Amino acid sequence: MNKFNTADMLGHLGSVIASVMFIWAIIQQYFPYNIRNFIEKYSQRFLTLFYPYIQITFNEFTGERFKRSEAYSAIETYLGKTTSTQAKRLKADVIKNNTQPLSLSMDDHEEVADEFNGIKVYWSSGKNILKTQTFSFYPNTDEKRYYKLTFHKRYREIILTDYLKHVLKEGKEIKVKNRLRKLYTNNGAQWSHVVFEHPASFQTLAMDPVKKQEIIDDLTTFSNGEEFYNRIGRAWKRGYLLYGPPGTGKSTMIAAMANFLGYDIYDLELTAVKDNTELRRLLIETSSKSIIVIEDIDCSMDLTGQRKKEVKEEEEEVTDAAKKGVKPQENESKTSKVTLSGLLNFVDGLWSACGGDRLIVFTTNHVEKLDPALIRRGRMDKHIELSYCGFEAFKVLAWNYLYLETHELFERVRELLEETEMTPADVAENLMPKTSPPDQEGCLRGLIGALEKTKEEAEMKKKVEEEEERKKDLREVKTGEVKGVNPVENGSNGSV
Ligand SMILES: Nc1ncnc2c1ncn2[C@@H]1O[C@H](COP(=O)(O)OP(=O)(O)OP(=O)(O)O)[C@@H](O)[C@H]1O
Ligand SMILES: [Mg+2]
Repeated sequence: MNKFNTADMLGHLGSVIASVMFIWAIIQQYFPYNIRNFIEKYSQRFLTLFYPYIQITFNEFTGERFKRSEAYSAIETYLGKTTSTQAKRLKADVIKNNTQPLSLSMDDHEEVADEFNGIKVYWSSGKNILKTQTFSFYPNTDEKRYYKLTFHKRYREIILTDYLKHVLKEGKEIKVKNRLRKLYTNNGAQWSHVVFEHPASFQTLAMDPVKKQEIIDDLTTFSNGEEFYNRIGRAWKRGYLLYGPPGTGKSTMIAAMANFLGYDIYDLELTAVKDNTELRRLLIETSSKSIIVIEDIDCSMDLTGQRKKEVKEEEEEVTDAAKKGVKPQENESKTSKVTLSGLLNFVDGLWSACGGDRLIVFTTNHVEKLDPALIRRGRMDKHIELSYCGFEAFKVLAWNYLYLETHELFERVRELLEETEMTPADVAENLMPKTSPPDQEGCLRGLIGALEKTKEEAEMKKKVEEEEERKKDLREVKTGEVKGVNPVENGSNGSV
């Protein structure tokens, strides 16, 4: 994109305007009103013949005095990249972001060019200084900044629709990516937040690369899917269920998802929510472009078959206690009264679609304990199993921790990982360098030792379990004989 040079054009325009103004002065002096009006109207039309460009101004403040125009700030962000390569005078501001430390924008009276589908357009920045100087706590608002877009009138249609839509959309997206993201947690019915600065990324996440790419593609499709979701008449949200043993990277994956999409995280502590109404209120308060997380959903009361039983037992205990005359407060259940149906409403109730895209992520160590209604497709659209460390996942960790792409000991690690189960968290712990620079071989040998030990322990455990099983069978057969039951009829071969 070339820098736009308007000097020549302005020179010609200047002389045309000067001549017109001179003639206009004579007309005003000597011609009656009707004729003046007629000449004014047609001279304007005549002038536009010489000036084939259209200009649109986007003011920084429109309507409400202290509210910055959304379009202005989206344009500012959109032009950031072009500005940094084209403009000679820039304004910089610090943004606390891992990926980009500074936000750059055009200084006043700068000009840059942009291209859209082969059409060239020109953006300039400027400011109007108000003449009336009154005392104000906001002195900056006396300077009214604006961006001006100039383009040829033959492109009017496409610029006014497609190009402006593209600028605003892209600007908003970059803004979301660059903003300081937040991690919210609920204290009862109130959200409080801290700055979210987890360094996890999909690049550093150890898992099968094919599965990882599938998740990245799914997230990308979701986050770009506003029009699609509108067209098919579905709320713009998606549910993820992450399940697997402790230390396999479920929480790490949520952080990587948030960093990848540039979303905020709402970490919902379900047991601190009093009831369904409170839960609904919390959801309504979440902003768009966010991930709502409920960790260890199986540990949240009243959601699984198991838990329901416990609650029933608790209720029975309370009734017993009442019979015995014990005060109710002493036995009062401290658990949350959020119910499964409350949670289902939370996930796919009508109001969960209010205002923009949201990801809902549940994590659990025991997927089999969850109520099928909670995790059926449509509610939890994607079920992702995070499991024990495979060789591909190990390779990611070896690179993260030891900068190792390959090594002669890798083959032994591969064999052991196929024969034994170790979580990525444990593999990572064994690969953690103890010296600087890291003793790569030493760390690998350490890991191999740990894997061999785990394998041995697993084999021992299996043997003990088999022995127990055998003893149990033996006991059952003996009891059967004592009771006079025919062992053959009882399913045993009777050889003992
Ligand atoms: N797949 C992985 N890739 C990279 N690091 C991992 C992975 N899994 C675990 N880790 C490391 O192990 C630590 C624990 O992982 P994480 O908290 O994500 O596990 P989790 O599955 O959420 O466990 P839990 O079920 O106990 O909550 C993390 O700090 C991370 O460094
Ligand atoms: Mg976790």
